[in-house]
Amino acid sequence: MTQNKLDQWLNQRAQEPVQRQLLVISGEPDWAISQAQTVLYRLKLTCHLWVGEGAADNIQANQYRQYLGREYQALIYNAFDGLRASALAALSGAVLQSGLMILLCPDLQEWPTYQDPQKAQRISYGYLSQASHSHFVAWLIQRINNDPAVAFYSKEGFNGTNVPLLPFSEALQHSLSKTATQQKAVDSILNIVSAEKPDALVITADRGRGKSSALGIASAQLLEQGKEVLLCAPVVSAVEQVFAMAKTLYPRAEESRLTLTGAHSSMSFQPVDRILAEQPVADILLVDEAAAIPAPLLKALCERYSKVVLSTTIHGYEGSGRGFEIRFKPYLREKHPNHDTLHLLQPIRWQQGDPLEAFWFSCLLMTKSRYQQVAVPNESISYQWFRGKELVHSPELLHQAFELLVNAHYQTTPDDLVRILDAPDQRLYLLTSDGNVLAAAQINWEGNKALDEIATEVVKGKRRVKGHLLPQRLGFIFKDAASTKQRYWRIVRIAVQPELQHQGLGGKLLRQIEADARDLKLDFLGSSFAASEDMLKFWQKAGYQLVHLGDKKDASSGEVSALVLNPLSKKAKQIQTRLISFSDQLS
Ligand SMILES: CC(=O)SCCNC(=O)CCNC(=O)[C@H](O)C(C)(C)COP(=O)(O)OP(=O)(O)OC[C@H]1O[C@@H](n2cnc3c(N)ncnc32)[C@H](O)[C@@H]1OP(=O)(O)O
Repeated sequence: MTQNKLDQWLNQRAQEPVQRQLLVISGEPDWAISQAQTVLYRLKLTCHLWVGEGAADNIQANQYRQYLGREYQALIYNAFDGLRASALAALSGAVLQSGLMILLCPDLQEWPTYQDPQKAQRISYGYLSQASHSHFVAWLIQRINNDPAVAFYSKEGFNGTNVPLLPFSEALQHSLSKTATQQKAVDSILNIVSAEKPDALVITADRGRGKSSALGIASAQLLEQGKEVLLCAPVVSAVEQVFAMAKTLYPRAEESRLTLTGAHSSMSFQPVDRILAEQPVADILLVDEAAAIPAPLLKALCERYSKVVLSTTIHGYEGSGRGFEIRFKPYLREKHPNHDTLHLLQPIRWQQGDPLEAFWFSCLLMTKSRYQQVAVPNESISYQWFRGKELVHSPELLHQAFELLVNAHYQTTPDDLVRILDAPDQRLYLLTSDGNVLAAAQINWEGNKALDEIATEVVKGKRRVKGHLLPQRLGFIFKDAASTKQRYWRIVRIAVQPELQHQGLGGKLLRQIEADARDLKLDFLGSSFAASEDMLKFWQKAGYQLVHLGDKKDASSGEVSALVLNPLSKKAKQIQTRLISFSDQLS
């Protein structure tokens, strides 16, 4: 019977290609691998990428960045080798229209406690306990069970899909064809260069909307016209696709590392700090992933270049990226009142409402939450903290909190969602009002017995244990083994809804956290972050003292890292005084 249903489903898919879909194959590893091979064979999906064990030319999940921008009829992800959320999200975008993503996993009952090799490694670091139950896996299973478009296959049965999938239209087959808005983006970029006046364009888009390709297509045409294109982004990997597209369309260009040179033109990548220091001449500056660059640096870039395109990825279908809007838009309105804004909505390689994209966007909380902007009277605010197991049962709060962290801290990735849900030493603190998350802070417990035993080696830089940043950095910087042996809470991230900032909510949340930390008799509260003047003021006002400033500027933030501490015990106060006097001697 099961076999019949699977056969039927395979025959249907083989006869009439439909939208992209997730197929979950759950059971013993060898059985799941062999079933996936049968599906590939029956559907003639020869162009596929296999992640984890199961094929001769397989890749490992942590290599996923190398495969971005490539296209496959099928992606097979073997979760028996471990789950990497960022790889799942990114690689699902490599599946072509009408293709399949196949997820191989243990029996659903056993999956949350299944010890894959990555989990075993984290247990050996002391970072996870033996009996670790993955709340992220529990969350993923909930989604698999509740999404009618997911096909599920185990020895007990096969369930195709409970929703009709749209046949895939021929018109969408050309991955290099442009959508109307993408064409508009290309035209607008070219217009900016040919215009006489200074001009700016803001492009926002979700993943898979062809934003990077639009920048690449425009760059190729500008190279053809003999123009100088300057490209920057917070990280080099963000512009690989821009280069790849420009090179495809303008193959006559000579390529050396991060520079394409035409007959009388060039397109080159430079980090933000270098552009600001050297101010290379260019006809246009393209800033990709602009939301990840701090507003003061973006302003400095816009001051120096009169023709600028700021493009940024937003997570979710609409509406997010508000942090960027709120921080930067007022400046842009003043400086470039005629600037244009374009939002690329239509996916390039698949149809709007694609079931595979919808599944991962929803599972990894990359959609817009139901947060409603509220004017907050003080008395209606409540304060709660959660561990992973509670968050799985409070999906709306988790969604809002994660959305807030993603918007405020651009580098927040789907892997952070897994950390929030699974790391046993994390807490998520929230200020809420009427079911709306106003502020969130991610806390990590740091310093434990294992670290006490190796403190002298940590101080010498010979040992490091994952997950204990503060005690190890302090011990190493100040050659102070006692500081490595204390118990800390590190505030990994804190964020307040953009429209509610500067109303005391961030300070309020820190005070609540401090009260709990005192109850638990911890020694220190602390944090490490990019040291802008504003940010230091915020921490100092909350009672934290700057104990160390890094000496290397981060290329994207343009700031050095700061380490702040708030001593809670008598012993901690003495240690902090010692660290600060040592710091004074050094400076
Ligand atoms: C480890 C980390 O996560 S560091 C990164 C922190 N997070 C972010 O950068 C995300 C974006 N920013 C935010 O979410 C918020 O602005 C936070 C979390 C930094 C601060 O929360 P807020 O609620 O805005 O701060 P709050 O109103 O409690 O400010 C308290 C004091 O800090 C200082 N302060 C806070 N923000 C600023 C600022 N941008 N400039 C100068 N001073 C500031 C002020 O002294 C303020 O007191 P005042 O209002 O009496 O002048």
